[in-house]
Amino acid sequence: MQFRLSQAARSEGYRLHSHDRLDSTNSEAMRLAHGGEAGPLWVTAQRQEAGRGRRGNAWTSPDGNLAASLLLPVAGVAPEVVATLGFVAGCALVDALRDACRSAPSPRRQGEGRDDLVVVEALSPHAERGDALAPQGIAPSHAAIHLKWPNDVLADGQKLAGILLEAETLPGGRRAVVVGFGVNIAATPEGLPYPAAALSAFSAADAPMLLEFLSERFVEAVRIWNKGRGFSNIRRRWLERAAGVGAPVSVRMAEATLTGMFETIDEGGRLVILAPDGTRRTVTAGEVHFGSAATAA
Ligand SMILES: O=C(O)CCCC[C@@H]1SC[C@@H]2NC(=O)N[C@@H]21
Repeated sequence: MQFRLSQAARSEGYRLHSHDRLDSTNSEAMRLAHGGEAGPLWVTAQRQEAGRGRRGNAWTSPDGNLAASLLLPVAGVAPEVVATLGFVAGCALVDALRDACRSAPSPRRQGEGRDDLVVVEALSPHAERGDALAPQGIAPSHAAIHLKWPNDVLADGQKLAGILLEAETLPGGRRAVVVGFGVNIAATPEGLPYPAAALSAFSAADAPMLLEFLSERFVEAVRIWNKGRGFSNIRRRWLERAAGVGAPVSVRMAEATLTGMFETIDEGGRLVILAPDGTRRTVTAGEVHFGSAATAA
């Protein structure tokens, strides 16, 4: 598989290391940082043998799926601001996945679409480039791709992709930040405890094509973020792409489960829940379930 970065990424100085196999692209990017690499550098692996997910879970990438990590320079950015890069990554990934659905629609899905539904993006008052959201009453002709707090990506409500943000302080005091992207493209791993989707059901795009879109969309999103100074714009974009805003959620935290209405995310990226008694609660870490009988992804 021949990976390449978008022209926009290359001209911003992003580089790419492609591997046939690695333990974990996040681990490799962090090893390079320890060896003095500053980034921005993408690391991909066709086969990842010890991929890691959030909350200490393993992440399995069957052949043909995307495993890619980005080592970013973050000198002068406070750790709590660096943490908001997860929302930058989420916006970029959703936009790249929507690009893939739009520019390489799946032959299966194309046949299913009704002619009057194909122009959904042009009709939608909410539409911007790559937006798969349809106006009320009109079904999209391809998957509805949305974010789930903090930074999972869902296709038609099933987990399509995950993001793992890791930061370390290196000897000498420099901070290294790695953003890892795992996308089910060719297949979903077996035996997952949640419903999962693969991009191949919605798009003919392969992993190299998706990386090219992602590297371009990341450059765009990180420019808006502007070392955290533009987080309010990222927050707005994230909310436009999010699933379940204004709807019932329950959030499983370490000690308790909180239920209420998913109101928004705040200026730190925390989940804001309106509880049934009218009080607002903010959540920094937890597992979100939509509705009353939803399954967590
Ligand atoms: O749990 C999640 O949802 C996050 C999954 C992140 C997986 C990706 S695959 C590429 C990168 N390397 C890793 O070891 N993990 C991330």
